[in-house]
Amino acid sequence: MRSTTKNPLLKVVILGDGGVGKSCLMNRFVSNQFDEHSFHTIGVEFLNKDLDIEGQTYTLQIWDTAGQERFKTLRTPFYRGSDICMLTYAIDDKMSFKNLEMWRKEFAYYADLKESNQIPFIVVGNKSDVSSEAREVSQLEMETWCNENSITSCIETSAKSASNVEEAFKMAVQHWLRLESRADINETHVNDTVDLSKKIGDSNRMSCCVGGGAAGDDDTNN
Ligand SMILES: Nc1nc2c(ncn2[C@@H]2O[C@H](COP(=O)(O)OP(=O)(O)OP(=O)(O)O)[C@@H](O)[C@H]2O)c(=O)[nH]1
Repeated sequence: MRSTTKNPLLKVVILGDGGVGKSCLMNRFVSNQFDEHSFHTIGVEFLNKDLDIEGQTYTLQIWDTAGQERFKTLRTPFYRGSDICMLTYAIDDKMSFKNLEMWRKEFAYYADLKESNQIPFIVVGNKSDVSSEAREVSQLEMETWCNENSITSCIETSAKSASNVEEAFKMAVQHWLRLESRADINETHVNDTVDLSKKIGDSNRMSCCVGGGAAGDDDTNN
């Protein structure tokens, strides 16, 4: 995290296969617009957006990356220094869901993560507006994969209908805050030898949200 003159600045990277809707998610969140004919991203693009959480304003610097394999060398240099990673798939594209593992590994390698839980990973299943016939990944599959991979935040969104998009970014920042507070407590433990072996807060709780409901704020979707 860096600090602008006013607000804490968080670098958020959106990853996932080409065509899952990364650019549309960013544009929906930042400008509340949706482009039915969005072009493939080449390399990376970023936009800033302020987000208020519990009385504090955070400036999110959102990096939209190119999902196509041929742009790998253009996107990977931008992973370092990230505070949050959003792993995105489209619920009507099974292969994009299967590729989440590849995306996580690519990010961890190029961001040079020392531990897998060093920063929050958020799983985002986009295009939740598609018909049930078109759906190829169930909510249960998403939650199961997250459980198996120790990812505690997942959400289904639609950039098209604006469902859960702001909630996804809120969920990401809330997850980041939980990790930060845990890091602070651990630091206290190291410095002051305070016994904090008891369970800390809810940092390991699953926080999932699907469909059109609100997410994250009250953790009622666990
Ligand atoms: N139905 C539906 N279509 C969407 C949604 N989000 C994006 N799309 C469509 O999916 C296509 C790809 O969207 P993009 O945002 O360009 O996808 P991307 O992941 O950024 O793709 P790359 O730049 O190639 O990595 C476009 O035709 C969008 O209109 C959504 O929530 N629902």
